[in-house]
Amino acid sequence: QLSPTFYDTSCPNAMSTIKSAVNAAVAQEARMGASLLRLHFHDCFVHGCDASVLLNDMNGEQFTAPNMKSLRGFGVIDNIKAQIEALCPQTVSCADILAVAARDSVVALGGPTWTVPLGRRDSTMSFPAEALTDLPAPTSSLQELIAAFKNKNNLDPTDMVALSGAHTIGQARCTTFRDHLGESNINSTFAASLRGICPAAQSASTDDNLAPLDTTTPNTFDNAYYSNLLSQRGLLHSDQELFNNGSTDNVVRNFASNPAAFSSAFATAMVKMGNISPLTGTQGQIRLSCSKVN
Ligand code: HEM
Ligand SMILES: [Ca+2]
Ligand SMILES: [Ca+2]
Repeated sequence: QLSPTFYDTSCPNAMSTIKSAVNAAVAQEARMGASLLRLHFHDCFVHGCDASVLLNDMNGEQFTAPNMKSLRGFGVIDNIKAQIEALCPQTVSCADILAVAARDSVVALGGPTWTVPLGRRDSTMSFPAEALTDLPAPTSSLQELIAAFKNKNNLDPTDMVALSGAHTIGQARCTTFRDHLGESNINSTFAASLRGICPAAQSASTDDNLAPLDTTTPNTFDNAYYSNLLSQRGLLHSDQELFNNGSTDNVVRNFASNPAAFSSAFATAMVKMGNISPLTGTQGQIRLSCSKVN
């Protein structure tokens, strides 16, 4: 059972330490806010919110296809952990630092805030096989996206569409959206401009080229992602699946026209995602360094 006041007596300055460090990192590079938010998602969807994603084992999660050359922000988390260890030795888990840093990142980029339940503990293992099976892919169909989220703490289709709104910030590599540029449900002007940085032919020189997930406001946490979907400007195949004559079209329309509805649904769904199978009590450990087990 997680609680928002978990560190109030054991480490009263933990929350402010995380917030200052996240604000500094985002001020230096806005995209870091996106990267930190994604780290929490890729943690929670793989064996729960247990900081398993932070272990830099040679054959661990970080080296699986969805994460390799893709996840970033580990240095920021390591730095926060070092500061907090100096204040309160072996008290605050890496899993909780990730959850709070994700929230503070959203706030730093202009998005909603919410109260983060705390008391997660850290895994002693990485789970690479689950990263391959449990993280949704950019090639996923709507049905697959709905199933992948339902499988995690029963996140429902509205939660799934709200959480996908995280793609209002951050960047994606050409390899993740190249095939979508040739599909029929993408705005042709938008596709043509993306072909400039991501030509149809697979090539080592263009595979890692970046495009913003939200073509309108890439560094602001707003609801523009949904308006983009209405005009067929979703970057990933999986983004446009949310508005492609299917069962979630009306949720997208609602979030596009009602920013408060999106903010509230996103905050609710982030708390739900943060509750996926946490280790509590005496399970797991409080790591001394987030990148390795004690
Ligand atoms: C719905 C299923 C989802 C799929 C298929 C998906 C897929 C992807 C892909 C392929 C990328 C680009 C990775 C790269 O090119 O290296 C990406 C980036 C990103 N994703 Fe998702 N994602 C999903 C849901 C989410 C959720 C639930 C969140 C957070 C709540 C999230 C947050 C982000 C962020 C912030 C970025 C940009 C990261 C950066 O710029 O460093 N995504 N996602
Ligand atoms: Ca995990
Ligand atoms: Ca945006």
